[in-house]
Amino acid sequence: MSKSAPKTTQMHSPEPDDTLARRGLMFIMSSPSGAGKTTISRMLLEHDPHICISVSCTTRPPRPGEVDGKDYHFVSRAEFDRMVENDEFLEWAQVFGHCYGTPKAQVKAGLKDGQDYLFDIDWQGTQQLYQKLERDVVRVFLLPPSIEELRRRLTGRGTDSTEVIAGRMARARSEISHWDGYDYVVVNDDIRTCFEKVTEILAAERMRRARQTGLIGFVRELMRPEEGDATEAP
Ligand SMILES: Nc1ncnc2c1ncn2[C@@H]1O[C@H](COP(=O)(O)OP(=O)(O)OP(=O)(O)O)[C@@H](O)[C@H]1O
Ligand SMILES: Nc1nc2c(ncn2[C@@H]2O[C@H](COP(=O)(O)O)[C@@H](O)[C@H]2O)c(=O)[nH]1
Repeated sequence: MSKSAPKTTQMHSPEPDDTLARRGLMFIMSSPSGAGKTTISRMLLEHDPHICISVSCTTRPPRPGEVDGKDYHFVSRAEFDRMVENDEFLEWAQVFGHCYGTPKAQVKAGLKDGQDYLFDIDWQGTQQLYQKLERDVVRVFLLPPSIEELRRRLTGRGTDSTEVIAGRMARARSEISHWDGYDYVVVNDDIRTCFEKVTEILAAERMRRARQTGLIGFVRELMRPEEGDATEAP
């Protein structure tokens, strides 16, 4: 991702408990454009070696500094349509006049091996992933502290034309109206506080009983009677 993130050297890393086998999760972050999901995503990836980003395909042109294959796979409309036809996306949607989609390859196999994936996608994609893979999905929505601050962030980012910013601001309220389709909602006011809240959500979700696939064997072993133990009365 090319957008700059504030320095975060003092922050703790959200370490998962590696002692037991665990199914991976799909950690989705959505927000109105400019609220800060790319920034928070970047911080998570920097601090947590156990999560990797799902790189989307898009027909939107690259912004200055964006790298093909890292920020997005930049594809033509014809190539995108071909991928849709070949059922190569887990989800896809039109956002701000361009197509965006999550490639299927990699994600499903990785989840079984305990790999966590981060998704920076909009509410339409979130709904599609939730319908397909409900038990693996964790949905987080970021809100800006105010509409004025949202405008300041979009302008301050310096990556989009005045027209593009106006279009994204015009869509902001309708994007925000989907806040109640998410499991967690975090206001991104102070970046450090927001990052800490997001890492706490990730840590808690990793500990869900259903995701800890190694628990059954572990608990069975804990409960195995030792030689000479009295049998417990029913
Ligand atoms: N808490 C914050 N305080 C101040 N500035 C912030 C904060 N969070 C993000 N920013 C800045 O706001 C701008 C927009 O952030 P970012 O690009 O992460 O938003 P986004 O939600 O990913 O937008 P898009 O959907 O358009 O990709 C960036 O310049 C970023 O550095
Ligand atoms: N449904 C999907 N939405 C996506 C995907 N990749 C990104 N996005 C969302 O698009 C907007 C605009 O992104 P930008 O990089 O052009 O600012 C933003 O809300 C992203 O979250 C995707 O694969 N599927």
